[in-house]
Amino acid sequence: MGTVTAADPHFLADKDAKVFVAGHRGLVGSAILRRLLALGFTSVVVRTHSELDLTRQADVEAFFAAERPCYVVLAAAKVGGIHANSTFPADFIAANLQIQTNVVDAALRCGSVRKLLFLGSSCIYPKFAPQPITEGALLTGPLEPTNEWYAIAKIAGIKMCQACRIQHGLDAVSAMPTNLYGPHDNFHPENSHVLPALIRRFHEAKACNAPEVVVWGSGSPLREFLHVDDLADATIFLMDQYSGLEHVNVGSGSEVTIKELAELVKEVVGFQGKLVWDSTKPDGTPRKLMDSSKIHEMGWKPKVDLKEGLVETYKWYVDKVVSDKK
Ligand SMILES: NC(=O)C1=CN([C@@H]2O[C@H](COP(=O)(O)OP(=O)(O)OC[C@H]3O[C@@H](n4cnc5c(N)ncnc54)[C@H](OP(=O)(O)O)[C@@H]3O)[C@@H](O)[C@H]2O)C=CC1
Ligand SMILES: C[C@H]1O[C@H](OP(=O)(O)OP(=O)(O)OC[C@H]2O[C@@H](n3cnc4c(=O)[nH]c(N)nc43)[C@H](O)[C@@H]2O)[C@@H](O)[C@@H](O)C1=O
Repeated sequence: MGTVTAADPHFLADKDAKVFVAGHRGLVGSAILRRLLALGFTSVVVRTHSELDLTRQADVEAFFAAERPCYVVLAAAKVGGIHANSTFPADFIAANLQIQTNVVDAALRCGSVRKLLFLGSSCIYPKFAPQPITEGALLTGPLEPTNEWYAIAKIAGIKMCQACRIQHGLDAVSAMPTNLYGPHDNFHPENSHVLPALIRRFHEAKACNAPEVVVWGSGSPLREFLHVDDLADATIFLMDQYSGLEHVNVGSGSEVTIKELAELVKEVVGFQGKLVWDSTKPDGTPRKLMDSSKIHEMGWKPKVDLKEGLVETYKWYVDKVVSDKK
């Protein structure tokens, strides 16, 4: 794949430049914002969803024309777990196509953007892609039905970045993270991803001495989890070091079954009862371990171990979510 070398200073040498982090209150955006501030970036621009609805093209164009950011990290999206994705397919495809098209297009037109990074997801790959999944597996087979609408939007986002690079020379890159977790995750009982859902369910069961906790599916699917602070590091690393056409996988390299994950969350939370499996709920993709050798060869490696990350995330949930509700 072709490479465009940015003529501008590298991102990390440009800490006074204006950086727009879209989605700064979410799991990913908040981790990226924390990291940028810790690194000494002095001009990070943010807007909440209610201040700037990124599905509204005219508002996005006006924002870019007024702010004229130099760098853009696109971490705003409509996101959810297997239940939300399969229940609200129209919302997932429409909102994500609108947000990413509006942001990339406005970044292109405003003329101030030196680099943009788009965040996709490992669900862009075919359901039965050979494992571990390389970047080259994109568009080689049918998608997983529970999240194909979201996946199609994310694939369009990658293609939009590539098209803007080819036609206009916009330095737009795409990162494809595996399943993420950490502080500021969504702990909704039905619409969240598995890890925050289980933290909440085990915590609530422990609090009321419930005899059992229900976990969805068969427990056999394998998932690769990455702590969001590692993803934030990888995102900043790619902003600084990567200017290629092809998207880049970002994973931890290790996977667990959902049964192993549930046992681990049970142990971390300290729940004493038993697990019951609800086989009426979908399993989704049987396995999606990404091959992250491309970013590893560039020099980035994950640091946070799953158990360590889970202990810290559970503490955050108790301190910030449970305590705030009291
Ligand atoms: N979580 C995961 O496991 C994974 C996530 N990703 C990708 O990472 C990115 C971020 O995901 P994550 O942080 O988990 O998601 P979250 O749901 O935690 O955060 C999404 C953010 O997007 C903002 N947002 C949503 N819709 C709009 C809108 N119409 N206008 C403006 N802002 C909006 C929200 O703003 P507000 O808070 O103000 O409502 C929120 O800050 C996504 O692209 C996702 O696909 C990829 C792989 C795995
Ligand atoms: C990151 C990725 O995340 C989504 O895909 P997913 O990996 O299938 O996401 P998930 O976290 O919701 O489920 C993982 C596994 O876990 C099982 N599972 C058990 N018990 C609960 C449970 O209580 N909640 C949830 N959500 N899942 C559960 C569940 O049945 C499944 O087998 C995409 O839609 C899309 O958003 C995307 O890109």
